[in-house]
Amino acid sequence: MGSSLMVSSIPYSVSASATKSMAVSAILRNLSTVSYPSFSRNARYFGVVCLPFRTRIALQVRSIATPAEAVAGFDEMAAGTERKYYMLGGKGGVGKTSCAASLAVKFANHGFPTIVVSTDPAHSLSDSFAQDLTGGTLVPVEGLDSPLFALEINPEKAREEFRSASQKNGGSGVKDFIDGMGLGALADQLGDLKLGELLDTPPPGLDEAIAISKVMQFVEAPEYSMFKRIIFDTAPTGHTLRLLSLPDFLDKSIGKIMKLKQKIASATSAIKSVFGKEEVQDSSSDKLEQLRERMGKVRELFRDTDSTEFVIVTIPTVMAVSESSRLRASLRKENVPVKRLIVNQVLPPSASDCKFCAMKRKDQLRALDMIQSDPELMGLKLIQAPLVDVEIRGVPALRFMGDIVWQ
Ligand SMILES: Nc1ncnc2c1ncn2[C@@H]1O[C@H](COP(=O)(O)OP(=O)(O)OP(=O)(O)O)[C@@H](O)[C@H]1O
Repeated sequence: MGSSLMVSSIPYSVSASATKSMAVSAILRNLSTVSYPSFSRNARYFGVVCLPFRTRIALQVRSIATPAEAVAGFDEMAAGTERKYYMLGGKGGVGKTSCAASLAVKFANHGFPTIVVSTDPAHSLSDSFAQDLTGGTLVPVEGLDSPLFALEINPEKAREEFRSASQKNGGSGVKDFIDGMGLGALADQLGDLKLGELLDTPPPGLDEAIAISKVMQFVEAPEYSMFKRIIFDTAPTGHTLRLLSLPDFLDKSIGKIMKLKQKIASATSAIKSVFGKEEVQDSSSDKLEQLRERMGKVRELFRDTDSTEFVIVTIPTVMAVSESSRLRASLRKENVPVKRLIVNQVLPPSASDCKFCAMKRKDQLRALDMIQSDPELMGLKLIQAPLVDVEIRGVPALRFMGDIVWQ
């Protein structure tokens, strides 16, 4: 049974001070029946914030109830059986992975076969699920009844392979590498044009190209059609923006390559002998068209309001909120749909005399106010998630977090 069911039985109108202890003890009574082994032990403490974990959760549930009621919540995300994509992004360290993983667990628990993909070069999905998910292939997440698979794309390794391939073998090595990424048609074109020889250092955006090629596999491959919810735990903001603009970039590049190819048509036989290929021109032109189409699909996917949503994750600090505002502006420019803003690690009001907590909370409230008046962020559905006093790690903890965040 999920904790959200129980906490929702507490009246939201409980006033801040007088009835606080009543409300809290009522919530604690309810929460005490939840069996999350790592959370239901004795009250735990977070540094100088001397509030028991459950008390702080309970207070936060009350404080987030009003905005959550005003917005379409998890029900909307879980509506329909057609495939939906969720990308979670934001500044480094704000809790993107925790939120993405908790959403994946929640979807899986609601019966949706789900994949969670990390496109962050510094992966933390394995840490979050407390399971080794490395290797660059789909790995089943343990501890769930419904299928949940995770995939950590390893762009660092791929970049190294790219570099050594291009150094060792010239254009053909690069071609093989790109071929292995599922970008065969582009590889043909690069091979034909010997552009690979020019690329002795990896081009900017290669990480994102690898991520994109995986997206393309999901979009097209029949073996992935059973997966109805695909969640991307994206890299911090800068990478994400490059990822989003890459399909456009490649589309333009392919256009240029095609034009160039027509110009060098007379040299085709020489290129054929270099690569040992027959009918390079005809088949590769078809393939190039296919690739162009796929890129178009990826571009549309990112902008499709029916199937895709980018969720911005932030924390209540001025710096993080400012970055989130810029991210939202960039996403708007790219026409990527954004509806929700998660403000993670929010401190509840402190019931103790802790000066540090009071100052920190005041600071956070200032940042929360900033969101309300920020033209880019004010229209988004605001979800506040509490700072908890244990690390969010493993499926039970992620389920717990998911029940708080994704209501
Ligand atoms: N609400 C929370 N309460 C307490 N700890 C949290 C909370 N959210 C996240 N954390 C912790 O903060 C750390 C960073 O979280 P996470 O890895 O999810 O962030 P991230 O944005 O994905 O980071 P990165 O940009 O480095 O990938 C983790 O140790 C996680 O357990």
